[in-house]
Amino acid sequence: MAKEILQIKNLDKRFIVNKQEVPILKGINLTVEEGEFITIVGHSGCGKSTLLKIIAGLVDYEEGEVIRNGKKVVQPGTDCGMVFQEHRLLPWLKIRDNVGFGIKNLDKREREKLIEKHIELVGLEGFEKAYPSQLSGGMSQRAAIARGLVANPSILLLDEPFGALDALTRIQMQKEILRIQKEEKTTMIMVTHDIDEAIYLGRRVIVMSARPGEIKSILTIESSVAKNRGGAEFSYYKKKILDHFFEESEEAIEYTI
Ligand SMILES: Nc1ncnc2c1ncn2[C@@H]1O[C@H](COP(=O)(O)OP(=O)(O)OP(=O)(O)O)[C@@H](O)[C@H]1O
Repeated sequence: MAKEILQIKNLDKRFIVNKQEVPILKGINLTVEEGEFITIVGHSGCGKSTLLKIIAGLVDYEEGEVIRNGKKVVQPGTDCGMVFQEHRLLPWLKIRDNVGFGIKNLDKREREKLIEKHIELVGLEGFEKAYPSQLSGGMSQRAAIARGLVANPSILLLDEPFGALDALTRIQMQKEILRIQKEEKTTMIMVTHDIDEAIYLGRRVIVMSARPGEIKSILTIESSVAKNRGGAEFSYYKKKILDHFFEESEEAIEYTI
């Protein structure tokens, strides 16, 4: 059995808004094995980003336990990288310096080797000296992925990383992230609003309920099913996820796939 890289046990998260406690996440239990690709879908505001931030150690939590690489998460660490919907590259730094931003403490030669390796990994060779404003949206996200992976984290968290890209670039980036994951063997956990993307990438898809976010269902997707976006089995999982979403609506919603 593969190593358990992440364990979330009975996690509850509340935020204080206008002096009132608002429950955001409730009773989250999840175990992730090394090398898995997990996708998370759910209604807007159900706490998906908050869950990723808790895993990253960027946000604390009230109850339960989050264990990453055998240690209770209390702060961010180099074993966990993160990529956001906006690339968050520093506009005054060249791409190579943006990619290497998190490994400044390394010896210069080692740092340069890692930067070069990761620029190559995401297919940005030739753009090392470009500034973020000179890159397209897809290229900027490639740079953000390289930055997220440069310290060789065992987990990469991706918060809607392709949400701002056009449909074609998005599909291309989905293929790329699968290739990168295969090459690097990094455990990846991605939040997405795109159900096709969730099924295509995630070998397990976590479906969350509306706020307070609870895990409603976990679907295991065979890679043969995921590859065939036009296939009947792909549509079956898509319908299953949509049914989970809409069973919470008061009004019946009709849809076709
Ligand atoms: N720092 C904060 N203080 C107070 N409330 C917050 C804070 N961060 C998030 N929230 C609230 O927590 C809830 C969940 O936010 P979160 O961003 O995790 O949702 P989400 O599922 O990722 O949403 P979306 O899909 O729209 O991006 C929202 O109601 C949001 O307003």
